[in-house]
Amino acid sequence: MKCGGSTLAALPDSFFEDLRELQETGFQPVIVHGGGPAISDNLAKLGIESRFVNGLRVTTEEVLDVVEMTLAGSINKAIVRRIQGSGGQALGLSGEDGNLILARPVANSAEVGLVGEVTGVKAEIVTGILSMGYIPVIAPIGVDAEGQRYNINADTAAGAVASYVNSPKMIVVTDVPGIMSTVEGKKIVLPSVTVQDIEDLIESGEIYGGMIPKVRAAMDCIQGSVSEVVIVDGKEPRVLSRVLQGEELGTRIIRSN
Ligand SMILES: Nc1ncnc2c1ncn2[C@@H]1O[C@H](COP(=O)(O)OP(=O)(O)O)[C@@H](O)[C@H]1O
Ligand SMILES: CC(=O)N[C@@H](CCC(=O)OP(=O)(O)O)C(=O)O
Repeated sequence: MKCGGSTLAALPDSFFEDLRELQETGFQPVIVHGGGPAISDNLAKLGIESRFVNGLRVTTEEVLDVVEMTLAGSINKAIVRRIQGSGGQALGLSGEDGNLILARPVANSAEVGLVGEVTGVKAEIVTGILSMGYIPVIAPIGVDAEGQRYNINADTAAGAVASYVNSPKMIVVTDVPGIMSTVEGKKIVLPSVTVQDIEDLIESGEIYGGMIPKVRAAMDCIQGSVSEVVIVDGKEPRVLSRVLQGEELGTRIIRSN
């Protein structure tokens, strides 16, 4: 699952209790988290302005230091503590540890700097942690063969991890109840959308900003082992188990056929 920075602080204790119960009943959850708002706060404290190009943070070495200390440091550990606080077992790491997330510069690196796209994920590290009974909690930082680190959008990193570990499902936990659209003058949450619907919704401007990397990551990963991606609000009670039980909640992104 992907836990968005927009919602991390607002996740209720029941979210982590639900996660523990899932782990106890044999599910093997894997978390990739964001933390964009906290990174921007920490940069602002240092007098560094945040700039984004198409949703990607313009990342210099100086910015990357703050990205790493925020994501792999405080946010990663806060999630681990909350899981442990509810009686679950978690082990936090960044994509740099054990070369877990291998990356290369994105195509528009001239504009955005040290932003990476995923070239590989060492799935055996994830499955190894799961087999020890821990929930892996992964910060979206990648590394290349030369040891250069990259800032990776957390939705993109989560989609890649889901594909490489052959996960059947990805749950995207965010601060809205799903993909919203205006239908017959009313704003509603779309119960399910296909890849073609998504292209149309981006084209019409109904999907914008932070929702774009989510749906793009979803479209990439549902080509492989992941058969559906569900976007949900983390504040919804027992959201994870309800989605896994097949309840119609949030927006399901499904293959076209
Ligand atoms: N069609 C849409 N439906 C719902 N939210 C949307 C839509 N288009 C854009 N958004 C925006 O996407 C945001 C979620 O993305 P983001 O803030 O990056 O969250 P996260 O930190 O969870 O990744 C919502 O708060 C909303 O402002
Ligand atoms: C390249 C890039 O933009 N990386 C993101 C990584 C964190 C993230 O994606 O966090 P959310 O999921 O909370 O948005 C950033 O620096 O903000």
